[in-house]
Amino acid sequence: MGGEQLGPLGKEAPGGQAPESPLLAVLSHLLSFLEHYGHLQRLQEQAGAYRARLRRAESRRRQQLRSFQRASRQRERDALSLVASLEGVISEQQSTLETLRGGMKLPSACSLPPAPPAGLHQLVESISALQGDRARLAEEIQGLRQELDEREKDKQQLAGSFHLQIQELKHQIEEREDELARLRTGMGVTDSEKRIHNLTVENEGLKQSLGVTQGLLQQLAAVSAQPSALLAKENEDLRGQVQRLEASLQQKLAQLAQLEGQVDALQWYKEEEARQLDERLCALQQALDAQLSRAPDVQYVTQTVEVESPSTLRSLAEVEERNRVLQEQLSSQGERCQRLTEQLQGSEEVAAGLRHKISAYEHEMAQLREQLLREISHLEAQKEEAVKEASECSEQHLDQLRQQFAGVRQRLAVLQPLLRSIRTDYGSLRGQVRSFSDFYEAALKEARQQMCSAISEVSEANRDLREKYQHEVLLRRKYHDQLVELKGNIRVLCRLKPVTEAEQQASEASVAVSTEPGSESSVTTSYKGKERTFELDKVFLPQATQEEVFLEIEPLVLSCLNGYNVCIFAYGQTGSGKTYTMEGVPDDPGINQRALEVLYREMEAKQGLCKYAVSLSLVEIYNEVIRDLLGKDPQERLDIKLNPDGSGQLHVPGLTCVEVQGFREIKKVAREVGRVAPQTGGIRGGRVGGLGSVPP
Ligand SMILES: Nc1ncnc2c1ncn2[C@@H]1O[C@H](COP(=O)(O)OP(=O)(O)OP(=O)(O)O)[C@@H](O)[C@H]1O
Repeated sequence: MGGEQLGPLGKEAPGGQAPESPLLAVLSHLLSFLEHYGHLQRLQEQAGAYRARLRRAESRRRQQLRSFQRASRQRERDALSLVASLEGVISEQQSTLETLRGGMKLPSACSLPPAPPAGLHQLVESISALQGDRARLAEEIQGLRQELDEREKDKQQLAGSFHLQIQELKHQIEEREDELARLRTGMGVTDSEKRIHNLTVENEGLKQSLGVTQGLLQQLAAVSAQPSALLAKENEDLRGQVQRLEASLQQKLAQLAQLEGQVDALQWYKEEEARQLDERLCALQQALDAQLSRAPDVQYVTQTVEVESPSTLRSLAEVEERNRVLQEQLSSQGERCQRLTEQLQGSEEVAAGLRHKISAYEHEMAQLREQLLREISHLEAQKEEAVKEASECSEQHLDQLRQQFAGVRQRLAVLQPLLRSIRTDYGSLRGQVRSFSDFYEAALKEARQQMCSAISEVSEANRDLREKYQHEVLLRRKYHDQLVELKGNIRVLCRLKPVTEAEQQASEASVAVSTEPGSESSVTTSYKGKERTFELDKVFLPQATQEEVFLEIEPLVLSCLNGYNVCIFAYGQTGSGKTYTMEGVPDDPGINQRALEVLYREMEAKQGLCKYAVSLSLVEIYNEVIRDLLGKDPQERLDIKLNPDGSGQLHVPGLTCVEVQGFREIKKVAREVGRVAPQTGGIRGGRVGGLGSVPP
């Protein structure tokens, strides 16, 4: 493809346009992918709607087939009931004829078949009409099957078009993959590789969408194949039923034809019998008329015979007897004729009822036929609608695929300038990478040199700082010594306890201690009217806080870390506030707690410079007796002696001394001892320190 100006399909690409930026190209690819995705979602929705429509059409078709089956079963039942009613009528006629035959004493040779009713021909005609309806139904079913076949063909055509579109998409994807492969082989591992990666991801997305489309197509094929198989099976069942019905109808028709022949023969015999009966009746009537016409002669003869001969009288009696028998026969024949007439009227009524039934059946059949026609027209309308929708759907899909194709072509046209810009970028980047290694090595060398010089400068500055610090430490120690010398090794501070409300309300209460305003170091006592003024290092007024008291002695506490021995203790009468000042209360701690807190804070701050060890001893001095509160036997009495090291310091032989690691451990030990405020205590820092309170 190189520097060609031809697009992917051989058409001229927009070579005159400026190359689009890679970011815009990637964005356009992303947008096109989103379009593809939306299109696929729409396709899936359409497929879902199409499946639902197919299911609805299938259920409607099943309902129609079930109604067809019901109607055909009803017709079969009607035909069977008609045949049964015909057989009943025929049997009735047969019994009637038998009765007639018995009454007339016909010879056995003259036995007649059962006589059919008068509307038999109409029944046969209606059955033949039923047969014609069945034939029409079979034709309709055939037509429906043809429609189904046509629809299946349409579906197959649609599936074929889908396959073609998928093949086209595959072809496009393969082309793009080839192009990507060419891009990969022509470029190295730079930002352009990322773009290629994006294009690959897009191609993967297109492949996935293709897979989804194929799955959709397979689902459509499965959905379309399933109902057609079911319909074919139901059609086969219906065909079998129709064939069975036709066979039974043929049998019934044959039976009817046979019955018709029998009815014709019976009719002929009946007419013949009626004719013979009429002839006999006429002959008997004539004989009777002849006898009646000869009566005067007989009377005359009788009268004459009465006169002339008894033999004549006997013959006359015989004749009269014969005449009476003939008259009885005549009356019985008349009665029989009457009964026959009544039976004939009954048969006509039955025939009228049957005719009525047949007309009702015909009416019902006409309704069924109309219903069938309506259903067929409805089915045709549905079929046309479905075909129209399918064609519209396929056209829309075709349009969308065309649009996609156009989009892909446009993107391919856009990709050409993008590829050229990527190539130029790649060339420039390659040059930059080649020059970068030299530049990097030079910069690294320079940075190393700068770092070495900076480190040497810093170490030099550090050395100066250390020297200055040592100098400062020495100065501080010197100044502290001077301060201690100036202030004195022993400092006496006085804290005035505030007067409580109860003490104020007491009648004998009076102010025993007072201070002079403006003076922080003098206090005046008044006892029995005699006043004495004392000069001290510092006097704390009653409103002085714990913090103010501690701030005054904080430098002394911290001097312990510089190697000085420090001892702080409180002195005063009972209830004067020694414990309050030294230990304090939980919300407002005293000197002990604050001193330990400040000492540990300072030790942590100097952790890198100095190493400190803190040990703890707890001693009670009460009534001139010294007890070791950390010892195994607290009741053991200890002594205070001079230290044998020659330093002139005092020490308590056998006193327990434990090393503690922190402020919490000190608190814990104090809690175990069971003394919240030890009467006497010692904290040993770098040298020796002590904090405590001593009653007078
Ligand atoms: N500066 C102060 N401000 C407020 N209350 C104080 C002050 N000093 C002492 N008290 C209160 O006075 C009471 C007695 O104080 P404390 O127990 O410290 O006296 P003490 O000298 O230790 O007595 P003892 O020698 O009998 O042990 C306590 O209730 C304490 O809270």
